[in-house]
Parts: sequence; structure tokens; C-alpha cells
Amino acid sequence: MVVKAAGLVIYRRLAGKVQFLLLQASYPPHHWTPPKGHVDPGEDEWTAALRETKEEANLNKDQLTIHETCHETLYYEAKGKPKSVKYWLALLNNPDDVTLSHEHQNWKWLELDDAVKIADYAEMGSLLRKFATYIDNVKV
Ligand SMILES: Nc1ncnc2c1ncn2[C@H]1C[C@H](O)[C@@H](COP(=O)(O)OP(=O)(O)OP(=O)(O)O)O1
Ligand SMILES: [Mg+2]
Repeated sequence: MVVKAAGLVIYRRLAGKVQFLLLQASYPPHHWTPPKGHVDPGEDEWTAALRETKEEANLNKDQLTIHETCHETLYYEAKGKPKSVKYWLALLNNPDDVTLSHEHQNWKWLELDDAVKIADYAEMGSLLRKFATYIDNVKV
């Protein structure tokens, strides 16, 4: 059985630069990921992605422009079990504050190369690069 999770890759535009939001887990290995978490029984991935974003970063759907057609699913092994994480891309409309839950100890807004470095896992790096290309092509 695959453990399902979902989240949002949130970015903002600041001084002409695109920055991605990454949260650092408050437990080992203190890894950095976008807001995301487990899909509850009976819940779909979209609903879980929004719920986890609210719980982990205190950002609501109405603060975001979600690019519904830009999404990707990562597959990896976590705690000995196969896990899937579906991410959608979302713009934070205004430079609003992030508030963390106890699950995270820090957050950063990072431009693409720094985000790829801190996110560490190769597939997450590819996902961020793909989403950045999508952002470059978004008509503003
Ligand atoms: N993209 C990835 N590829 C491989 N391993 C990863 C990746 N992201 C995180 N991990 C590792 C870090 C941890 O050792 C383990 C579980 O991390 P993660 O999937 O972030 O779940 P989590 O239990 O910390 O939080 P959540 O409840 O938000 O899913 O997998
Ligand atoms: Mg989580």
C-alpha cells in the first residue's frame, strides 16, 4: 500500500524575482519540503494539499492562485513504505506572513537554485525546475 500525501509548491514574486517557500521539519532529518502531508481517509489529494498548507503555513486558498494544471507526483520510500506526494503549484498573491505549526522549525523563501539545493532530493529538484519553467511561461 502506497502512503498518499499532497501539498502545494508555493512561490511569490518579490522585486522581480521568483521565490519558493520551503519548511524545515522539526524532527530528524530536519529536511526541507513545501507544505504537504498525509491524505486522510476519505479525503482527496486536492483537499489534503489545501488543508496541510493551512495547517503547516497558515495560508488559505483565498491568499493563493493555484495553477491547477501544473502538478506532479513524487514517489519515494519513507519509513520503509512507498509514499506518493502530489504537488500543485500555487502563487502567494501578496507577501503575507507564514506561521508554522509544531511540525516545522523554520521556513525560507528561496530562489530556484537555492531551493533545489536545500530541498536536497533529486526528484524534488527536478519538480522545482519544471514548476519554475511553468512560472516563466505564465502570462502576467
Ligand atoms: N523527495 C524525497 N525523496 C526521498 N526522500 C524524501 C523526500 N522527501 C522527504 N524524504 C525523506 C525525509 C524523511 O526521512 C522521510 C519522510 O519525509 P516526508 O516525506 O517529508 O514526510 P514527513 O513524515 O516528514 O511529513 P508529512 O507528514 O508532511 O508527509 O523521507
Ligand atoms: Mg507535513
